[in-house]
Amino acid sequence: MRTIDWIPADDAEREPGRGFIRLVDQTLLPDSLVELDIHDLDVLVDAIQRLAVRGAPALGVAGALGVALAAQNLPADLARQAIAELREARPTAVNLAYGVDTALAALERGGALAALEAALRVRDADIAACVAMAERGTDALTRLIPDRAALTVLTICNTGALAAVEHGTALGVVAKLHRDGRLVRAIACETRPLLQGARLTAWELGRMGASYDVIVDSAAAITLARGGVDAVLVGADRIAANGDTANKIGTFAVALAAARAGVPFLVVAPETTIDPATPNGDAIEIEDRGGAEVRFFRGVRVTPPDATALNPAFDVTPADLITAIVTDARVIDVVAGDTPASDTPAARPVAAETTE
Ligand SMILES: CSC[C@@H](O)[C@@H](O)C(=O)COP(=O)(O)O
Repeated sequence: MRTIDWIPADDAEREPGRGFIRLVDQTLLPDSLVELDIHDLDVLVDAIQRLAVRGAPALGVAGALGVALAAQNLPADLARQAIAELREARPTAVNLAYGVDTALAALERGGALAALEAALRVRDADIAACVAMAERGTDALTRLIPDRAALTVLTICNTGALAAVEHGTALGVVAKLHRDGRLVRAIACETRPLLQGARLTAWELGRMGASYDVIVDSAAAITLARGGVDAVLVGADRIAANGDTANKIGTFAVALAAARAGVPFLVVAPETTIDPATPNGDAIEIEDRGGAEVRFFRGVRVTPPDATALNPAFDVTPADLITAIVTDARVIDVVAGDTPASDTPAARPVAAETTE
């Protein structure tokens, strides 16, 4: 099963390119595994904003497939407006804009079918990128921690198959460690307020048969300080040219604790998450999701009725707290002074190429 995919319509042979988006509704996990069929762009935008589909790579694919959907269903002027709204549906993960821009460029060059072909290349490139990151990530861990045959790793949010099309980024590395018999235990931060760690990462770790514990986010520091963790593996929503990395709120605190404990801190993300146009973390827009997600827990108010709350959905980990950034194309040794911009330029992803 893929987290998000394009399903050709029954009459696609008569009308090539017709179809719809199918995605797992992540708001219902871990209790129910339900797929949504999406035929309208406004339904897709709503799914993105309520985190039915989430995680930077999956958002990139959603953006690209959304352009294909708009191109087949809407007249050109309405499609343009709907695509602009799709691009802005969530601001922090650069992958959403990348996916939209890639399919939109193809649409403008070659029409609706070209947009769909480009979107499917974004999807396929994401799957291939996750496989490559799992290889590079496990190799990097072997290099960084040569004296440990098997590892206990700590992670935050959900960076597994649910955050991509298949496999995942940081959790894809954890899955490969597990397959290779090199995972002692995974420790998943619960990830307040929407519990991507407790709900989604724990669900994925359980399905793969890995040993794991969920901890409250504020237990990460003592867990690292006590010496029970060999490495921290996290994903990214946007990596600036200097290596500063935006990821789920709480990541910065984990990085500080990892640095204090001398534990390697690895960011695992596809090249498409690197934004060369963003010079540093100060230039990254942080999504503000409003106070209700903090004041209420699954519909139950947990604060005084008149309490106000702050709810930044992401934070920025400065590059100096990052040991390495593992992408599908390279390992950037940030601790040695390399940055995404200064390191050997990687080939841009296959999906950006045209078929023309
Ligand atoms: C491989 S997913 C990388 C990031 O997108 C992930 O760590 C994250 O922060 C997701 O946030 P979310 O708000 O659930 O979309």
